[in-house]
Amino acid sequence: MSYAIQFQNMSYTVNEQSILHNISQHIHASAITTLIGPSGAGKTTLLKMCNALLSPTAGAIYVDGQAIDTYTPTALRQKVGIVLQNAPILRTTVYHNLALPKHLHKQQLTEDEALQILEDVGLDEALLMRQATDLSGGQKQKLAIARTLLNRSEILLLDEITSALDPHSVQEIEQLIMKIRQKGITIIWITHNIEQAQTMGDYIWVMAQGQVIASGTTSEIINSSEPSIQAFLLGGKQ
Ligand SMILES: Nc1ncnc2c1ncn2[C@@H]1O[C@H](COP(=O)(O)OP(=O)(O)OP(=O)(O)O)[C@@H](O)[C@H]1O
Repeated sequence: MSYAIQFQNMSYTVNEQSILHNISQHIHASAITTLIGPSGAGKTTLLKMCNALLSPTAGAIYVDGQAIDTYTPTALRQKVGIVLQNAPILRTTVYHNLALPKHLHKQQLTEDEALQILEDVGLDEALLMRQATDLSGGQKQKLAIARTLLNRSEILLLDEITSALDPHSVQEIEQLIMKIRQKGITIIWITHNIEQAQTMGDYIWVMAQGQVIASGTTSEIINSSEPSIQAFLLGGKQ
């Protein structure tokens, strides 16, 4: 069993306030791990640790067995992609939004590559030269995922990417994420939707007050008899 990310006694403190506390856990490679827990539990902070948008104040993180602080920022951001709830979309064409990451590395995105990635994420090729800001919410999220996939990331971090979408778009994004998982990409997914965690995730971490209070396979967590976990699962159903 290989681990994509390992946290070793990892803590994060800001102004003497403990945001993450002594986390020692691992993320299984080529699987979906969902992070659930009440608002303020530390889920987004933990996700940001995984691509060094934030750094631990104690302990260590290993990505693919290598200490995270030994990667160059470019190498790490290539290996670990992130998609946020309202992913930033540039006020330009879909093509230019897709081309941006390569452009930053002084490389060109060919039209064929752009059309292929649109097909991969289920966006119509006719959208290529459309203004990206005119796309629907679901299309914008697919565009953000496509932009990250162009980096050939091995690990994908998803922060509530479906919470602002209509049910049909949610379903489309869920199918897309399953397709990406089948390619062997490791996915860490924050969701407030317990049913989504249950149907989509291989593993679940339950977070509360800066700690991972339970982790295991989805069925282990869903069937847990631990009262605090059951209380959260029942209260968190949407
Ligand atoms: N830079 C910071 N300074 C002070 N407090 C912070 C900082 N960053 C995060 N926090 C606090 O840390 C806690 C965890 O925040 P975080 O956004 O990680 O939670 P979350 O579980 O993702 O919540 P939500 O589900 O609402 O998005 C919150 O109480 C937040 O206010």
